[in-house]
Amino acid sequence: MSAPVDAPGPDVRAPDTVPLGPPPADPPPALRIEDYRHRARRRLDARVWDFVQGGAGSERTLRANRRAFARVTLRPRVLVDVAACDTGTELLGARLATPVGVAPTAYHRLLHPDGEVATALGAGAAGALYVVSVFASRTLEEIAAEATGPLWLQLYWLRRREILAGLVERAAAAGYRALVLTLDAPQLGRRHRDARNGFAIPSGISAVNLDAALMASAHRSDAGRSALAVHTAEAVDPSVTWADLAWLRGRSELPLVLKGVLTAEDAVLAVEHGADAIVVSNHGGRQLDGAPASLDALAEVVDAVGAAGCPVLFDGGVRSGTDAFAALALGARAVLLGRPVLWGLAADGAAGVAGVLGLATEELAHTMALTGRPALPAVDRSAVARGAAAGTAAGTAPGTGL
Ligand SMILES: Cc1cc2nc3c(=O)[nH]c(=O)nc-3n(C[C@H](O)[C@H](O)[C@H](O)COP(=O)(O)O)c2cc1C
Ligand SMILES: O=C(O)C(=O)c1ccccc1
Repeated sequence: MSAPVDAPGPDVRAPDTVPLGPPPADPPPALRIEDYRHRARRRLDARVWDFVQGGAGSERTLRANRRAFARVTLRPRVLVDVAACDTGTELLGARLATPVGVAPTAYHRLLHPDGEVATALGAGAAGALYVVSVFASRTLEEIAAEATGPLWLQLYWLRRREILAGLVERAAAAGYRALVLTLDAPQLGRRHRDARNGFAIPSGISAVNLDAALMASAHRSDAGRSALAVHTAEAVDPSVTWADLAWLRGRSELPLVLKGVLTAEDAVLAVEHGADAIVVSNHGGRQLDGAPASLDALAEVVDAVGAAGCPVLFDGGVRSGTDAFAALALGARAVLLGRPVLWGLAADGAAGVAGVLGLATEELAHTMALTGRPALPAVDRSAVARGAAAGTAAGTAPGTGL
């Protein structure tokens, strides 16, 4: 069919006057994980925002986590068949569509009324692993009943061992597939934002899997003091040592994952004490200020335990699929997202969580294609180089965000 003679020809107007079609839907689709951060910030109370975003002390380790990614450049290979890039992987017997999972974070009802149930639905939709915090604000059973993907349960070593033992039993009964013991928080980090805000957990929200009596201190707001620091000091036993791990191992058949390892020495001890996997993590810069960036500790840990066949997971500062790719190339078998999942949850509930995990996975698959590494085993150290900070490639400017 020929065009009518008076039909407009090719549009030669200046580019900024070319009609762009209908305006984007409101809100426009998120193009990057950062978009969820902006949306979350607009929706959240400033004290909750500070709780989520904050780090310990001068927040130097928090900043270091992001800066370490800026020093990584990617080494693309060409003329590789990348028609199909497979982000699938297997971890402790579970098949995962993506190596990007959900890090354990406390009190999701601070961010969305459905709390951890929404997180589980979002993770399941993305085919991702979800590590549920022992400080979850929905019960382990409620979360498991709605989940469509694999769940692991994160534990702190509670002073009340009978409560810890009960949680371990409940986790197995509800279908959780591994226990993750967090080792880097014998005390809570000194989080100045929370202290300044007198941050406390609002009365309608609680860590429902713990003894109710433990919540009294978490709800008590005092100027100049973080209620969470008081609450964790009451709940968590700071005297545990490697020798105690046998007690936990003896209570459960579930694989045991140790989270918060940053040195080769501790990684070797972890394997000697029967760890089934390790998470290299500095707790998102919320614990020891001055600890290395997680990414800078990763190769050391992988070198120490990789030969023993112990899978190493990673968290801290991952904000894109490119970051995930860098950590995988340095030897991580999976990466976990902490704050970004909370941004997604606050912005749009389960859909936001699925959106964040989906974006990271899409970007990862894209990076695999453009680096000529169509499957995860090919994402190895030859895929990265590390040197001086590569401009602002890792994103947010210091001090403005994460
Ligand atoms: C708000 C918040 C709560 C957290 N709660 C826990 C927790 O209950 N247990 C735990 O092991 N780690 C907890 N973490 C640490 C995360 O599991 C993870 O190590 C960290 O967030 C990863 O860094 P990222 O936020 O830069 O991705 C928490 C982190 C945040 C931001
Ligand atoms: O682990 C954390 O970082 C954290 O913020 C937290 C919150 C509540 C209870 C325990 C830890």
